Amino acid sequence: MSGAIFIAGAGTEIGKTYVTAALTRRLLAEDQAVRTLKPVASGVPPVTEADFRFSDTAILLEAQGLAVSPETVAACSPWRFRAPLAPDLAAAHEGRTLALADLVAWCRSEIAATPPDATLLIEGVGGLMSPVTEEHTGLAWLEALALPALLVSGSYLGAISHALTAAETLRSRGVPLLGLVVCESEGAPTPLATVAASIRRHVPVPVHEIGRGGACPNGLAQAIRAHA
Ligand SMILES: Nc1ncnc2c1ncn2[C@@H]1O[C@H](COP(=O)(O)OP(=O)(O)OP(=O)(O)O)[C@@H](O)[C@H]1O
Ligand SMILES: C[C@H](N)[C@H](N)CCCCCC(=O)O
Ligand SMILES: [Mg+2]
Repeated sequence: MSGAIFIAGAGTEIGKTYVTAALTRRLLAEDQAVRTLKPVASGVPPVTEADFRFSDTAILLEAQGLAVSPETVAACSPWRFRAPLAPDLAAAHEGRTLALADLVAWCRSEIAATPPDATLLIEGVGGLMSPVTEEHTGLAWLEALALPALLVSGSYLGAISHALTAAETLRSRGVPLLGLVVCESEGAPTPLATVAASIRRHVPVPVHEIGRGGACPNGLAQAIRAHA
């Protein structure tokens, strides 16, 4: 079995990349082979622009200790769009389209090329059911890959329902859920531990926590290594 895991979000801009980068750094520090992909990325300027360094792709390449180059960028994020919108809309802004079959085929090829003892982390785009193409959401992409998911949520007011709704969606569609990661949201009115404890009461899987500026928690690293 490949150690490939899909990093899904209960929403957008809630910490998927932050968690994925922290997890990547931790696994590398423990000499666990890991490769991290962000196949579809929107809100991404051209590699030549200074702001590229703030993109998911740049952050994930840095976490892997990889330099930013046209080659490493293309290998991490082959579908990049400038508009900070859902990929179908961002693509349309550039007169482009994205086909789910192409995305799935590329991901399957990367999964197949991953050594059996290595971990492959694939970050989705936006929230779990954010549109990826005009016809399909990220859930269809995840189902087509038949990978287990790690679900990232925030801790903002409303995050509990968003997390439980995404978890229930994954359960109802038979997508294995390795765990949740509650990533502390800036200015959240409720302590991270309180939000995580509340979510924990409603899901049958581990719920990990990462505070603001926090590193990957031990339990999360252990859970991911166990899947490799
Ligand atoms: N625990 C945290 N500590 C500090 N900053 C954080 C934390 N979690 C998220 N952030 C910051 O919040 C912003 C959004 O996080 P991030 O980019 O990881 O979200 P995302 O879910 O990957 O978004 P997208 O849907 O665009 O991929 C980033 O600037 C990130 O650095
Ligand atoms: C720009 C943002 N950070 C993401 N890259 C794309 C988020 C798309 C969200 C679509 C939606 O679910 O409303
Ligand atoms: Mg991201």
